[in-house]
Amino acid sequence: MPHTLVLLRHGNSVWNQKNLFTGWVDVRLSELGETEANRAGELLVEHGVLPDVQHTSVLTRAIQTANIALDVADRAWIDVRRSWRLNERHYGALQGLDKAETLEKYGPEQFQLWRRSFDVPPPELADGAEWSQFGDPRYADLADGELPRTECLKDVIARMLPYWRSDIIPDLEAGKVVLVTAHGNSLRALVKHLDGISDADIAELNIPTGIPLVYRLGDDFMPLEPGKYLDPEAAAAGAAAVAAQGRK
Ligand SMILES: O=C(O)[C@@H](CO)OP(=O)(O)O
Repeated sequence: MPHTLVLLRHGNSVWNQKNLFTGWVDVRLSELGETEANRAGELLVEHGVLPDVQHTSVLTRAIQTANIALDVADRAWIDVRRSWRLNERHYGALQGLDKAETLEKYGPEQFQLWRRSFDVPPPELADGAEWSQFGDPRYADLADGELPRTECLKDVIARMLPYWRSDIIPDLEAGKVVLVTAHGNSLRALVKHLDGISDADIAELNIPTGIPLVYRLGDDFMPLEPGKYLDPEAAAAGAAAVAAQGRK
């Protein structure tokens, strides 16, 4: 029996709308994001993909998205587990900066390196800085050295994959339909693993907000076929819009 995994990037947030680098800053969904989350729930119902268990990051925009979508799908009652390991990539000193201004200031090459390269992190964010997560109670249990001050995609893979193995795979193994509600870059990390995308090619992958991406996985928990967005046209348009961010 194939295993069913549903990946969902949170809906548009108020900082997506303002075109600001967000990372670990805990912003909420915009009105558009709430509408997208509703639509995600409708798509799950239309396609008969009904999650039995959900995993989310500890960021409010992902939690809100999952709550709305699951409520629409009449699945608000399923078990939930949350982990910082599913959080968005920590964007370092770029958190809170305007993407268009950053592009203008540093040029397209540096901008793309920071946004999409595999292993070049932005400069670190100082612990006392306005958009730092240092001292945030939700990270109190992290071991010394685990709280990032910046991350590249490689770092995200290194902290996300242990959770995939220790917490998500066992739910799939138990025959559950698993919903993972997370973020543009933490989901890029998971898709890179599942689809075996190279370090170079992953730069071209963008995940749209609010559209469920469904994988059928084999007994090795790798895809039997390519993942399918439940609304492929909207997904293509959404991914193109993400790629174009920064350009006003
Ligand atoms: O700002 C961010 O945290 C992410 C996702 O919104 O942006 P980007 O797509 O530029 O990596």
